[in-house]
Amino acid sequence: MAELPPQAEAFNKPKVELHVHLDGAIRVQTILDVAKRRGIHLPATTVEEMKQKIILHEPGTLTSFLEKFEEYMHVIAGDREAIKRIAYEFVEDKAKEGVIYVEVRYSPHLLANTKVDPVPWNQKEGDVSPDEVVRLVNEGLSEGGRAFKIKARSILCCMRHMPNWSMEVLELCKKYRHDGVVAIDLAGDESLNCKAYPNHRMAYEEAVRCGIHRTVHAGEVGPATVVREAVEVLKAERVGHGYSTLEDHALYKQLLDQNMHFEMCPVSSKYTGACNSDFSKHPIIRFRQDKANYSLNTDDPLIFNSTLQLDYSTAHKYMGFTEEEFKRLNIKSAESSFLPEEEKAELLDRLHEAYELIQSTAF
Ligand SMILES: O=c1[nH]cnc2c1ncn2[C@@H]1O[C@H](CO)[C@@H](O)[C@H]1O
Repeated sequence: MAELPPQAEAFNKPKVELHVHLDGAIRVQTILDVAKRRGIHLPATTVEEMKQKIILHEPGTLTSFLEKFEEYMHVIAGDREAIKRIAYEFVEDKAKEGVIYVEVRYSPHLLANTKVDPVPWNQKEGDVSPDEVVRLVNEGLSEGGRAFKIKARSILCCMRHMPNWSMEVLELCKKYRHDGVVAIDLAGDESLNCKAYPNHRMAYEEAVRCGIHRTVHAGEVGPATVVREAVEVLKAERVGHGYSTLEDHALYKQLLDQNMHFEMCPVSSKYTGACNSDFSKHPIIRFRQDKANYSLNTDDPLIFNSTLQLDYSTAHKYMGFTEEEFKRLNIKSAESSFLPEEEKAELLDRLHEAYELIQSTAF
């Protein structure tokens, strides 16, 4: 495999990112600034110290990873200026990484402090509802999109351990479907409860009925049965992670045949303990060999101290990814995006042009 010169990007061309959590992609400086303004005490005062608290240094478990959000979510949640700011800065960071289209996800409930039961992060009840969170994030994303000339859309997350929020999430997806929100997701700890609660199921059935796009975190640390449930019961159109699909050969073949999109996050999968930390044995290699439909994504770059470049260079260095494969997977990502058809076609045109590919090139 060709070695890259130091500092060189593995793929220095326009990219599409489909799986990244807004609340896992906040700048550390912003957390410090907002804490100072709000008079919230943090156990660290410098970016470096705060990073040490937040970053996962060793591969762990999904559960221990999810606990990291407790270090800082109380700083941002319930604060209008902070919520809008993280969305705006997120777009700037993605533009710098060469991303031209991104779908960013978050739980409106986890950033609210009223009309949410229970109020998260031990916050006092305030006046920022999940609905207002969505409006604030939309503002930040669209202002950022205009300023940095990229397109950012959002996906609203249901949380596995909070089934009573799911119908509200679906209602928000419906309300804002023409204002930046493109899909519903189910996130959280699939290792604690694998079966989707009836409320999640009801929300997803309603999403199907209303034509709301659907993705589901499945087969990240859970078994292939969670992936099967995601596609068969929740009617997911994309699978978040999905590594364990490989354990069920029939399911894997079926999903390959269906052109199912898998949102893969290599660096994340090491630190959450989802996959063997030896990247040369990573399930993505099999997906690549089989020319599956997948994207490469950061997931939670704040907590993994990572960038999209790191995911690409990891794929290049340890998994044998070539420039041609990077192009192919970005085209697949654009095709599998939740944009309306016309906007999808525009995005595909831009990629074909940037990659110097003829439009009809079939991968
Ligand atoms: O890799 C992941 N797997 C499952 N859930 C996740 C992952 N990363 C983040 N979240 C969860 O999704 C919420 C909304 O963005 C985050 O607050 C976190 O709890």
